[in-house]
Amino acid sequence: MSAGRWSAGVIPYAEMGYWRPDYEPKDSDILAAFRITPQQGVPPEEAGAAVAGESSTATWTVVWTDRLTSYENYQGKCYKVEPVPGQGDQFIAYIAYDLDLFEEGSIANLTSSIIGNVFGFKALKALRLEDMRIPTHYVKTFQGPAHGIVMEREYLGKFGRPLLGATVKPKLGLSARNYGRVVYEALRGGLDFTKDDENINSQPFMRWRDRFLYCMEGVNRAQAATGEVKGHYLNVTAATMEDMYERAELAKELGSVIVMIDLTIGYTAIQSMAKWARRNGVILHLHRAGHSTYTRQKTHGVNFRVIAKWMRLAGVDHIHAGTVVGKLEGDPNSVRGYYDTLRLDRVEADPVKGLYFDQEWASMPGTMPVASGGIHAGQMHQLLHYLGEDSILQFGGGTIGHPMGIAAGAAANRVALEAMIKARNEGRDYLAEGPDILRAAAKHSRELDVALSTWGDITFTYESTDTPDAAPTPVSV
Ligand SMILES: O=C(COP(=O)(O)O)[C@H](O)[C@H](O)COP(=O)(O)O
Ligand SMILES: [Mg+2]
Repeated sequence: MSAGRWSAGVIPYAEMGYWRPDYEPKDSDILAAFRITPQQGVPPEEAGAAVAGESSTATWTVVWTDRLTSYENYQGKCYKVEPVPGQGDQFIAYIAYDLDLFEEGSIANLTSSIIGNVFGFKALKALRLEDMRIPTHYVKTFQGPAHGIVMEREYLGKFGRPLLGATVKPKLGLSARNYGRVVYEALRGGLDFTKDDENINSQPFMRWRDRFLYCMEGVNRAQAATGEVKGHYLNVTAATMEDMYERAELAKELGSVIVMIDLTIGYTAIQSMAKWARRNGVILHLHRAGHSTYTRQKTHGVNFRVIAKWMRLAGVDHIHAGTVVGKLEGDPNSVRGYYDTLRLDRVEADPVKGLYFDQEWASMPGTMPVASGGIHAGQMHQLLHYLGEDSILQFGGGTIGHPMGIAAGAAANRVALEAMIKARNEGRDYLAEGPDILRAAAKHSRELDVALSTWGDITFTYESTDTPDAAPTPVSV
């Protein structure tokens, strides 16, 4: 037992005031739920207090300068620690932070506290940020999506169905002209969007300017052929902000409705691009390249639902958020939680979906979730059921790998989608009847028929790594 709060030396964080079981969070507090795995012998309350301390005002020893501040206001407060059922060494620590600790409208500032030094803390074996409650006081200091779901649909003139897209494949190596051909074929065949892959920037085999020119030629020709608005996500990701602005300016000049960035550019660059996108009337697509390095493991890192929240605040119009049925990680309950976080104005806490807090968005526009990665036309009923209408379904291999060609791959996806929307609008149980609905539509579409016989049986049935604690037994899809 120490001699008191102001004795020199090392005092447990809990005694320094970072463990406050009596504390009632204020409406304006930022709240965080951390999954903590303390080292042997460290009591969970002390571990929670240490996280609160290290992510707010504390250091490892008493500093007299604390007394020159209203430290009680600035201290992070761990107000609850709960054991994770069935996981002896894991606890959820709830921490409240006063709004004054954070700079308005800055994801960089927010994250330097919340996921700063604290993740390297020796007293913890592992630490994971599971969720955050961003108070409306703080939400209102961010721009939010440059346009949002409603405005995007109005710009594009496309309503009542998910949008369809495809990533150009192979990821790397095509020349600009061949690349532009893929864009044209996929768009004229029935897709709304094509996209650059995350790692296409400006390589020796295809410099960015050439790619932009040939892609926009493809977009313009497809618009003329179909009478629909079409887009290609031109990836403007580059080494510097100046390069990104230069690329985005050319995309706009060429008439592109959309540009793309990767999560790897960093939070500040993302916020800058979101401001550029709103100023210039260009939709902003975000690929979450790299996120799985820190979002996938259940005990350490940052849950993707938190990244989704930060990206809505930061101001992207689109974000990759999982497919449930595709080739990449995505538990159905968790994915539903991400989609709610991105689209709804009010999201209620729901342990089954992994949502720890109610979240009010105060009319901030929604971000369109993008489902991409190993999906095909034969899964259309599941995609519509799990992901809903305000989503973008992207079939890269599932368009470009079609045996009859790229335009046929696109047509198969469009026919499958239209058939499923029609069935839904007629009130049919399209999830249960999905395979029949697709087979019936394929009678009138050779493209869909061939797609179903090529990929109809392809599934990626693996157990998810990241599932909410309260979810019922994970379903295999
Ligand atoms: O290249 C692809 C998909 O290609 P394909 O459609 O051929 O599988 C995307 O980079 C992934 O979807 C990213 O994953 P996520 O969307 O989960 O972030
Ligand atoms: Mg990719």
